[in-house]
Amino acid sequence: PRNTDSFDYANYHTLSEIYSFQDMLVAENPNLVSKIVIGQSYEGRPLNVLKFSTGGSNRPAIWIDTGIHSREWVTQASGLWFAKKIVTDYGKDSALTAILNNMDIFLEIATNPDGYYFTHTSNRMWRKTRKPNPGNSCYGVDPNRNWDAGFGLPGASTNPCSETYHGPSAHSESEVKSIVDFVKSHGNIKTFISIHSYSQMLLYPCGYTTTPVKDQAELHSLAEKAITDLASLYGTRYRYGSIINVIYEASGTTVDWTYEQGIKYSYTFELRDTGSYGFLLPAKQIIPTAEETWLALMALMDHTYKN
Ligand SMILES: O=C(NO)N[C@@H](Cc1ccccc1)C(=O)O
Ligand SMILES: [Zn+2]
Repeated sequence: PRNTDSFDYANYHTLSEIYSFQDMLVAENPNLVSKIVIGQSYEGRPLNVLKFSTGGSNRPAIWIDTGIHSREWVTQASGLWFAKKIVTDYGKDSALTAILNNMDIFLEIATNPDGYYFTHTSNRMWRKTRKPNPGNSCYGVDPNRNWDAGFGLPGASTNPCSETYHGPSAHSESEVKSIVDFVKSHGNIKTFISIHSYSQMLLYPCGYTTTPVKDQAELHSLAEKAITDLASLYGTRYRYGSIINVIYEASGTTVDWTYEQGIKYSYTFELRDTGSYGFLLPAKQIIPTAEETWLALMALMDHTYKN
């Protein structure tokens, strides 16, 4: 595609197409979008983050990541659509314009590029990173079990061959450590949203304990508002609540770590569907999924901006 207007948002794309989209979007919107490389993957690919900013310095910020689990293709596809939506709506939609006049948005679309490349070339169902495990024939660590929050507790596996292997130590994966370092160096992130598929859920901490977080009441009511807005478009129904209550026990997860860093509005989405297609969601559902999810994201971002 010659530009981000002719880009085909209704189809799944290769890693190189995602990278070229990012560069096109920056080139087309130099006063709004820039690209930050926060590190590199195990296999040496750049970890690209799109920064949407209208000025200031180190403004309060919102982080969104997609594709940390490489097989969850509708999430990276939605991330591409979100990126275009932001540049399209700025200056037109009053809520988004107010948010961007006061806050920055960071969007990491290919958060596990090695895994994503592998799903295109070798194994469509690959989930983890692609780092070899010494002394073991099985590759990869689950990047949603590698964070230093309840690391190694029940809800992750010690077996390198497991899909939920937590890795040799917290933050052992460069794809995770790069985000950790970015969050710590930025120091002003107010909202952290990590997007997965599938199950149709909006989840908040914690995953490794049933003890409610101190902000549980606010996170719960905001989640309810977000999924209500989401359902208003196509009637898609989401469940919501804490990770351990709604889905299952999981330790070392992204949003447990971000919440414990003091980022109050820490959420994980599980996008469409509920199992009919699962990770193999048909491409024609990409845009409807992205559109409805955007309504929930706007609810979360608007609340952040106003609080
Ligand atoms: O991978 C998937 N689907 O995305 N399931 C998630 C469920 C989840 C999400 C967020 C926090 C903890 C657990 C997983 O990592 O097991
Ligand atoms: Zn996932």
